[in-house]
Amino acid sequence: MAERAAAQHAARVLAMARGSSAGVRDELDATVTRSWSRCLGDYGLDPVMRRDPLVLERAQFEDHRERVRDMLEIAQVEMDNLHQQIASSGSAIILTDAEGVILNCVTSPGMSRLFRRAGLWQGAHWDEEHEGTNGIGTCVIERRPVAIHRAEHFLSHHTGLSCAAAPIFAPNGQMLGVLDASSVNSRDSKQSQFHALAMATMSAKLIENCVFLRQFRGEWVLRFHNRPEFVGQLSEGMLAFDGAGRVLAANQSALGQLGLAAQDAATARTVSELFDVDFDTLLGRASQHPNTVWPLRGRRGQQFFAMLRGRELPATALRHALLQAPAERGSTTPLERARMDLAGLRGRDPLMAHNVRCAEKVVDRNITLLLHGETGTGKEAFAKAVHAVSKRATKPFVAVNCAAIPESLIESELFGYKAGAFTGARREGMRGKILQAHGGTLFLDEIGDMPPQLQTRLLRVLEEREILPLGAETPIPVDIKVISATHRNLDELVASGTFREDLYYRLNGLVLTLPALRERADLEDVIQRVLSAESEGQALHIAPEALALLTAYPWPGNIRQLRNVLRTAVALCEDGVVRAEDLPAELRRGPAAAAVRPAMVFEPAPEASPTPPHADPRRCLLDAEKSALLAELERHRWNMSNTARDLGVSRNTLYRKLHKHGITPPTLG
Ligand SMILES: Nc1ncnc2c1ncn2[C@@H]1O[C@H](COP(=O)(O)OP(=O)(O)OP(=O)(O)O)[C@@H](O)[C@H]1O
Repeated sequence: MAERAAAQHAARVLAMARGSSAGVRDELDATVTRSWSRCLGDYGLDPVMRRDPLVLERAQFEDHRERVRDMLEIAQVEMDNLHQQIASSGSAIILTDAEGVILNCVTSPGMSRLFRRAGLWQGAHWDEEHEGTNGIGTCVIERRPVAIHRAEHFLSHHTGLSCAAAPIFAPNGQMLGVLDASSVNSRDSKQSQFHALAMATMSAKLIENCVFLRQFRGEWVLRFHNRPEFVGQLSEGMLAFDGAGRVLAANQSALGQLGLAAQDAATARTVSELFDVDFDTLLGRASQHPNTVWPLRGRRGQQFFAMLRGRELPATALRHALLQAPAERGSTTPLERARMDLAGLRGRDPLMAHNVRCAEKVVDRNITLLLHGETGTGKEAFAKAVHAVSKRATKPFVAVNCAAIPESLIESELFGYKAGAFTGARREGMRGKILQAHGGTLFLDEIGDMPPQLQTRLLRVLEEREILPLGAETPIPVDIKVISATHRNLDELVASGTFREDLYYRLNGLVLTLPALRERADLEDVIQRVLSAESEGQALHIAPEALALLTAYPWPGNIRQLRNVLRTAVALCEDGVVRAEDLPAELRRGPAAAAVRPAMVFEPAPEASPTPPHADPRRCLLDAEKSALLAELERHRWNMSNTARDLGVSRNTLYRKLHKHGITPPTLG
């Protein structure tokens, strides 16, 4: 069946190439026919050929990442956002460099294996020459957004893929990389890809603008547009100047608006050659009207509106939002760090209080900790806080995300290798993460994604307290505390044979579940805490209608998503007040769903308010009920009679509710 489809696909490709079937050519767009011709003529590919995916060795992969480190860091937040926006379509969000090497990949829980199997994973090379027509490789050649849908792929075995890819350019006009949204076995029409393409293009532009601002953070940057409301938005023009007012770089929009053909045309010009002001006047205006958009005329009489970003980097929220947009991991601000100790994480949520109490009890004991929780609930932050209060605090905390490292690289990443262990290995060998964590804490995130053969090796390290790097003959003793985390159900993985039972028992010394943000009894406190961390000491307030939207939203991305939303809101807000219009449309569309977060909801209200976006109303009600129950139980120190009395229900009803939510009284409380 599959062979027949592959043969039909090949016949179609060849018909197009021979020009014998005008029909085939007509139904494809020119981007695809050009690419197919390249595949046949330039690369000598055969549509039915099957080759192993080309995956870079660890050291090469690191080299590729290092070359575009800024873009990678900036893109992480945007990739998470984009993924949340189109996650329902089962897409992966992929970032490659300009050679088509996948450097980062964000997928939904449970989807990663599917994408790995399709070869869409970190370290894989998706240039046209190797993989034929595909979103990434074809975008690299075309240097513009492209959507390649199913049978438009050249190689038959890629015809289940659907890709929407947009290029990211450096300030000097060179291509930096490609942002791609891909799905596997999508049954949707090509039309549906246009939505993904539009989103990927916008995100790529945003990343591009952030890269520009970061690269020229020590210079003046004029941000302008012919409509005032577009200054600070995706389509704004950006010009970087040195201290003498000479243009250092211009983005595509600036070139277009100023009518300059190429990047070269803008460089080495001065402010006064482009606008009807000299540089000093421009600086004067900027200092008189800081953070304000003022009118400006181009040399050819065009009307613009502009804002100047200063050279010295003030610790403004905008800088934080646009310039720093850092990779989440290890990027806490000083203010945040101060609040990220265990006491700070506890907040006023009963489940978190329980978690912190339990964690404190095992902190310096030889007990492994397993953290459950949805993505972004703060598992890594919790693990860091546990490390920080432990006797190991002065030793390293090393985090490894097992889902983010290609399967082929996890082994060397974790266990390290001896010099010359394999082709492509670094000459001096590599100390793996386990050895780097010696004396300290090893945080294994997404442990459920650890490949089976490595589970065995990890188990041996934990049991024998020694490690054998690849290519080494003598084991090295190692002393680590292991904290692992997952959002997957490890019981199910064990039952299905995907996860080793003995390793599971080794890791789950103490199991804690971090509550989803929407379940937290102290949601408002968390919002205020994240706001103050994001506003870096500025006194900001949240208007009541904005607070209502923030508390009603179901936060699928939890605290990480909240941080991103508030970071942008802080950058956009005026007069020190975050208002509803500073929040993303997705939140604003949501009604003030007060009915889903009452102090106490015991039966689903039939006439509940309209649903927040993406929320299953029944789930929200159940979550609210669970969180309220936990709050009351904690308040009454788990005394059932007192809790039932205060809630006005019988003890039997209370027990029924506990059973329904799987709540069991703490054994370590
Ligand atoms: N209690 C808190 N207060 C403020 N910010 C927090 C808190 N907990 C976590 N964060 C922030 O939320 C973001 C997500 O946290 P973290 O990376 O620890 O989540 P995670 O559960 O490990 O996510 P993932 O499962 O995706 O790896 C980080 O930016 C972190 O700094």
